[in-house]
Amino acid sequence: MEIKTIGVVGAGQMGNGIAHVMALAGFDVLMTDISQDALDAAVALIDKNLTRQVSREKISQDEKDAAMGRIRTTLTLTDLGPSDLIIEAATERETVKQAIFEDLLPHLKPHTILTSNTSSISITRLATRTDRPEKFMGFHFMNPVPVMQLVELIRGIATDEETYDACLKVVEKIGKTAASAEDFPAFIVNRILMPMINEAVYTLYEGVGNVRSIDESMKLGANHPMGPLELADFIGLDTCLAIMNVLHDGLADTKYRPCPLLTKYVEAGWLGRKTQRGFYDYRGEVPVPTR
Ligand SMILES: CC(=O)CC(=O)SCCNC(=O)CCNC(=O)[C@H](O)C(C)(C)COP(=O)(O)OP(=O)(O)OC[C@H]1O[C@@H](n2cnc3c(N)ncnc32)[C@H](O)[C@@H]1OP(=O)(O)O
Ligand SMILES: NC(=O)C1=CN([C@@H]2O[C@H](COP(=O)(O)OP(=O)(O)OC[C@H]3O[C@@H](n4cnc5c(N)ncnc54)[C@H](OP(=O)(O)O)[C@@H]3O)[C@@H](O)[C@H]2O)C=CC1
Repeated sequence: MEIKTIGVVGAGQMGNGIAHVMALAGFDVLMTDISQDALDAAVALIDKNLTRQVSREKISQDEKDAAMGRIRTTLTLTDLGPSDLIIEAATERETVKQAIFEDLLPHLKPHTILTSNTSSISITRLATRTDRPEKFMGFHFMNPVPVMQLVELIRGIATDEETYDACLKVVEKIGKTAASAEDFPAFIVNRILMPMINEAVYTLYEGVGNVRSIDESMKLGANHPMGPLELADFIGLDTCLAIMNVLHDGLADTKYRPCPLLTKYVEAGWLGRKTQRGFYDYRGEVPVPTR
């Protein structure tokens, strides 16, 4: 079956990026969120990012206009029911994702493939809340979506080959590279990346370095494009903490315990760039370390 229409649930930083790359590749996209402000902000950001691609001559003005014309939004989740493929990219909380899939179920077409952009949560467990575990899988983009080349494709225990192949074709059509990962907590990228970020927060917590010295060390000493604390702010500290909790609970190993300082920042509502404050304060002209 050829996928033509894509539903995107959640218009946050991942949802807008997913809608952007899908529309640019020729898919019709319907994006939903619980907030009209989030939908409006997402469409404005997609417009801005596509305009930047036009100005850098990566795409033409016609391609931009066509992509914008293929994106529609709705506040009604169930409008996404008839889509060929649904990519859920709402907040990294299992109860939120379960409720979304349960609400969608009565409105789906028999052929609709359901996927989650979850960073860490069990695909097999999410699939059991649906009527189609064989048509359910993980479709995990990296942030920022328009720039990062990788998509992790994660099969749940029941995912069938037809579903995997259909998703692989979508990844190829958007010009990205798929990596197949087994369904264990946080899959491949975050199994490796998030403990490093958590260790950077411990390094800060224990006073081994400050925000600036830790980030500079990893940028200049290990050639990372962003320091680990800057990257944590970019991902969202709530998402980082949620992933560490999934690793800790799912693998039952104390080496994955989230740093108490990470918990404290999240409890303060200092979630990184999206709330203007995290390991850096973004409210001024340049980011200022908060420690
Ligand atoms: C948590 C999870 O589940 C999984 C994850 O996603 S883990 C996070 C994975 N992501 C990373 O590790 C990102 C690490 N950082 C980087 O690679 C780089 O800092 C970066 C690509 C984000 C920015 O690169 P940079 O060289 O500092 O900035 P800049 O030159 O301004 O941008 C490079 C390109 O990216 C684009 N870009 C940057 N940020 C962007 C954004 N948020 N959205 C869209 N495009 C963006 C720019 O327009 C530019 O495009 P062109 O090459 O077409 O001109
Ligand atoms: N941040 C990252 O670097 C990456 C994140 N991911 C994953 O992508 C998903 C989204 O993350 P991200 O975009 O960063 O998060 P954001 O917080 O930026 O966006 C999540 C969006 O989902 C909305 N939302 C919450 N509940 C619902 C619902 N029931 N129905 C529809 N929309 C809802 C939120 O609305 P509101 O704000 O009003 O609550 C918000 O607009 C998570 O699963 C995350 O783990 C995957 C790869 C990278």
